[in-house]
Amino acid sequence: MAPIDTEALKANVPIVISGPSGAGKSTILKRLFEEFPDKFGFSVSHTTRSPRAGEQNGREYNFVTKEEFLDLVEKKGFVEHAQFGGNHYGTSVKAVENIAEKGRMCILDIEMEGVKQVANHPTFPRPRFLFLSPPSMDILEQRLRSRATDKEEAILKRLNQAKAEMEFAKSGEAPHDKVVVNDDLDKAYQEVREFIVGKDA
Ligand SMILES: Nc1ncnc2c1ncn2[C@@H]1O[C@H](COP(=O)(O)OP(=O)(O)OP(=O)(O)O)[C@@H](O)[C@H]1O
Repeated sequence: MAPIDTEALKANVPIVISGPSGAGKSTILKRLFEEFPDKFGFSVSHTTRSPRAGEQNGREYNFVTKEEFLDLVEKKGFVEHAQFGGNHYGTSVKAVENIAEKGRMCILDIEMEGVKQVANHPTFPRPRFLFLSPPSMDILEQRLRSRATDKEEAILKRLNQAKAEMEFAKSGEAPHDKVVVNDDLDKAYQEVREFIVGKDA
């Protein structure tokens, strides 16, 4: 592994945003990117799945073989990685560095297991952690249902996972620097904005 470019990462500290599915992460991030079109960057992930029609290596994903992927895991080359549906996915140290080296702030939208991995990485400099919470589990369920993007089974799965995310966020183990409750969207947006680009950021 090449040494980590800590200078670039210190100048542009990445933000890890997490929270249950349906908490409003995409809604709030979309608004932030619209307000600050040149400030942020999304890292390109690695995957072992095959490219779909129209997907380009290095653009949607870095497409790699399982051997290449596991080799990079071994070398601690991922800030976080996971397996879904038989394929491996991960965010490489290099991909996050690339954003910081362009003078942009990298936003990592990841789930609980990934958050733990980033926080426990042996050499990657600590990013800033933001947790977006729904006002309650009932409201989360309502929002997931009214989003109407999922079948019943997927909604129940998301709700189960949400419970685990919420418990983790409340546990002393969680690395979050800030918790924002997304009750009123405008208010939650202002709090997130302040944490990410505000004067104390
Ligand atoms: N403060 C709010 N009040 C009411 N509805 C909201 C609020 N914030 C978000 N929503 C709605 O809740 C739904 C879930 O929001 P969104 O898709 O942004 O969640 P997410 O955290 O990005 O979920 P995922 O992780 O599944 O992508 C959307 O339909 C969105 O319009």
